[in-house]
Amino acid sequence: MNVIETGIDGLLIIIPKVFEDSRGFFYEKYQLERYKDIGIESEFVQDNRSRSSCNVLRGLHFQKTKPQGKLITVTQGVVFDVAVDLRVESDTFGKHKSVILSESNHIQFYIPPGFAHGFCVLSELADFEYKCTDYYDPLDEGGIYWSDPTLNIDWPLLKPIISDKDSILPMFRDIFS
Ligand SMILES: Cc1cn([C@H]2C[C@H](O)[C@@H](COP(=O)(O)OP(=O)(O)O[C@H]3O[C@@H](C)C(=O)[C@@H](O)[C@H]3O)O2)c(=O)[nH]c1=O
Repeated sequence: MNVIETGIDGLLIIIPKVFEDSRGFFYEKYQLERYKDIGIESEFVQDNRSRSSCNVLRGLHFQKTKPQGKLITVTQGVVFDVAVDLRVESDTFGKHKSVILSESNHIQFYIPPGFAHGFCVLSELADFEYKCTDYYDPLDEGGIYWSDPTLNIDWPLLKPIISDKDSILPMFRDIFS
């Protein structure tokens, strides 16, 4: 397993050790001790899976008082995944990091609690799986509009398919001013 630091404290790109043979491949998607060793110490309490079609964009989402850390794996398709640092005391507050996650690169993204998160789908469809360090609470949901220019995210698409909920999210400065 290789771990790439992102320049944002705690935000990690993880490349699992993949064993390939004539049958296909195998890798450990999560292993408590090994992931603890790289700094992912929180307990995961919820596992989610979503499927999205090409051009779908979900995000940018966070929970206001019960922030969720997320360990993300894409098991089908290709996505452009983004995390925005919302930790006000952080040197990288407001900064983001993006990564391509796909069924063939097997890359995982660990987003610690305190980030907004979103992704868009670059393949015909994508299966998106993530472990969370806190429970989903619909009353605690927050979000930022995906193309907020303040964030300067270089999304690889112009007209994504988004939910009604995501289409009316506020701008970063409306939340943090
Ligand atoms: C996220 C979530 C949704 N739901 C329900 C609520 C709703 O009826 C339906 C779809 O919810 P959403 O539209 O919020 O799903 P989605 O847009 O996929 O939300 C997710 O987006 C990505 C970017 C994240 O980072 C996640 O934390 C989460 O916010 O599923 C749950 O029951 N549990 C959950 O944990």
